[in-house]
Amino acid sequence: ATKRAFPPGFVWGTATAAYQVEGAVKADGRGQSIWDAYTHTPGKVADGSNGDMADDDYHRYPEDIALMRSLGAGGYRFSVAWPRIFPNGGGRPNPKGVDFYKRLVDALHEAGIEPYCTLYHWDLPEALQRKGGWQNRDTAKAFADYAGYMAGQLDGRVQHFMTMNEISTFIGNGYGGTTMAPGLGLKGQALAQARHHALLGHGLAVQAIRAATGAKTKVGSAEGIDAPMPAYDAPEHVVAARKAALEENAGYLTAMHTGRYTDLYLKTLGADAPKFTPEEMRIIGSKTDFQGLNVYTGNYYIAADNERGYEAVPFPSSYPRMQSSWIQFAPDAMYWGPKLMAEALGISDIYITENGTSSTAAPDAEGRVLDIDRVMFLRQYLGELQRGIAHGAPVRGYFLWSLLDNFEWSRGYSERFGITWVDFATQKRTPKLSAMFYRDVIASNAV
Ligand SMILES: O=C(O)[C@H](O)[C@@H](O)[C@H](O)[C@H](O)CO
Repeated sequence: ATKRAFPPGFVWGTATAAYQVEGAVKADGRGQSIWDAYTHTPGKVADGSNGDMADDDYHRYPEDIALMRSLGAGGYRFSVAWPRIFPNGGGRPNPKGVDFYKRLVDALHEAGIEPYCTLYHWDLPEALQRKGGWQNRDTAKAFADYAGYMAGQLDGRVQHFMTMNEISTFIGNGYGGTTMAPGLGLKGQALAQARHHALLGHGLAVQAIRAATGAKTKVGSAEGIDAPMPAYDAPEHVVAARKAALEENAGYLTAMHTGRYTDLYLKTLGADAPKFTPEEMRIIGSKTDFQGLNVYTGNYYIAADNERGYEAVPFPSSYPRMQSSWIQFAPDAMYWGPKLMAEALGISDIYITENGTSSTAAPDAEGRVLDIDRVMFLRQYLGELQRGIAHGAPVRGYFLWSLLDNFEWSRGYSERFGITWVDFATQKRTPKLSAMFYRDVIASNAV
């Protein structure tokens, strides 16, 4: 079949995060993070595991860069562990921690791979959590100080910085729930205020990164979305899905790209609304150069005669899902997600900063991992992404989650998202069938 081409210069990459792959949690002066504390609390992680060793990428990054090179990848999204740079969240920086990331990005450049750096992927220094973490407005300032310092240290080596990864997830599940660190299960105004402080941290960090780096630096964030999709392509349902794009993300992307909370968001929260000032909203709305979107699935919407003008269509239990039950199989998400978010929020540059799936495929008698469910998933989602871009979605690149099987948060090692099988006993890496598929996509810049 004829392949569908992506634009020239489209960035193909893979993504990881520090706590999920680095290991070496006590090496070279690293401080404790909330995830170290959380995973060492019995009963928090499905298989009782933690990220103490993970993929030992802290030592094996040269080997992992060789894997990226064999894919022909042009980009790599990684995160910096705040507790490696400021073990207690602030004060005197830890030079050994800074040096690790300088070595990593220099090795990437040597391999012809462009580094894309996330400054916060959930591993808050535990010392700051003891002072309230994101419930404490001071944490927003501490984050900006760390982000500005680290961006300055990597200036000239890294051109794309993302302030934070998925505020919606670390606030929603970590502060509003108990399935992620710190697992507080907050409700009402306390939760809304913590969310507001995280947004403020993002905005202050955008300004701090700009102040610490050169004019060529691009600043954004990587946010998770349940992509808004019309149940089917009828004008009234497309309008409904576009409204959902705005309102369903009112506590996150919409505020970050408009500098205000929507009336409906504040009305829905009522007395539980966050306390905020016009100045804080201006900071939250600080202009960024690109928006990273983490897209795995979405929600279908139909037009409705209610205040919102839309209603979500619930997924019947028979709706197809991947191994991780939260991933409803919805390739449409890659067509409608970037398109409607760009239209609703006036975003002109998007990167898919995460997309992929878990799979139970394991080595067969010959040691091969024939993860055909992941290959099918990627082919369908990339096909819809290509169609969306052909119809005008401003997407500049794609980062597959993940290069390696790794520590999947409270699922531990029970859900593998890698295109590379990792034997966690020996740390041996084995490219899966999906790695061969992805290598061909990259080589032909088409799917
Ligand atoms: O999007 C997220 O939740 C995180 O950014 C990743 O760290 C996850 O590991 C991945 O998405 C698979 O769940």
